[in-house]
Amino acid sequence: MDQSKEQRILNSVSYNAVKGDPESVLNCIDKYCGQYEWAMNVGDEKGIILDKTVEEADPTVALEMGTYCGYSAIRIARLLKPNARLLSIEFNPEFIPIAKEIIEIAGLSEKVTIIEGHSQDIIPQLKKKYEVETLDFVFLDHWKERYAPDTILLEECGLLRKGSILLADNIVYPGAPEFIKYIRSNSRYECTSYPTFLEYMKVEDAMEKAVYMG
Ligand SMILES: CNc1ncnc2c1ncn2[C@@H]1O[C@H](/C=C/CNC(=O)c2cc(-c3ccc(F)cc3)cc(O)c2O)[C@@H](O)[C@H]1O
Ligand SMILES: [Mg+2]
Repeated sequence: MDQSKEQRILNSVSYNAVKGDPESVLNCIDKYCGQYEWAMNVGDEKGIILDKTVEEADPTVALEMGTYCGYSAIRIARLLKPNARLLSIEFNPEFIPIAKEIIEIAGLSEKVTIIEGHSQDIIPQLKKKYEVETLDFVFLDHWKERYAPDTILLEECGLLRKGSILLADNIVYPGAPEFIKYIRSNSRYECTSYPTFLEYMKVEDAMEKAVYMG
C-alpha cells in the first residue's frame, strides 16, 4: 500500500525540518506543498493573516477545527504565551498521528491537544471534559458547511465571551456562504473580510474575522 500525500508531507518534514524549530517546519511544508503536492494547509500567505489575528487575540485558550496535518496548529501554537493552549479537533484517524508527529517535530506538543472526533460532538464537551471556560480565539478550517452550525453551537454552549475572536478560512474558495450570511447579519458579531489568495495558488480567497460582542 503506497503512502498517502499526508504521509509524504510528514516524511519531508522529518527529513528536512530542524527539530524544535516551528518556522522550519512551516517552511518545509510550504515548500513541499508549493512545489510537489498541493495540500489544504492554510499556507504562508493566509498564514500571515492568521498570525496577526492570533497576536491580536493573544489567547489563553484557542480552538481550531480541522487539524489536518497540523500546519495551522503550529502557526497558532508558536505564538501562544506560556501556559496558553490550543485545542484542535480532527475526525479523520489517518491524519491524527501525522499531525501529532509534525507538531512534535516543531516542539509544540506541550501546547497543542488534538481531540479526535466530530466538532459537533466535541464542542458540547469542551467545558466539562476539557476544562474550558470560554474560548479567546477560534480558527475555522474544517468542512465549510459546518462553519455556521458550529459557530451557533459554540454560542449555545456558552463558549464565547465578549471579545472572543473567530477567524474563518476559505470564505471565497471553496466558500462558506451560509456562514457569511449568518455572521454578517448577526449584530452580535463585528465582521472584517481579508481578501487574499488560496494556499499555493493564484486563485482568490478570503478570510473572515468575527469578533463576538456578547
Ligand atoms: C464537521 N466536523 C469536523 N470535525 C472534525 N474534523 C473535521 C470536521 N470536518 C472536517 N474535518 C477535518 O478537517 C479537515 C478538512 C478541512 C476541509 N477543508 C477544505 O475542504 C479546504 C479545501 C480547499 C480547496 C481549495 C481548492 C480546491 F481546488 C480544493 C480544495 C482549501 C482549503 O483551505 C480547505 O480548508 C480534514 O482534516 C478533515 O478530516
Ligand atoms: Mg482552509
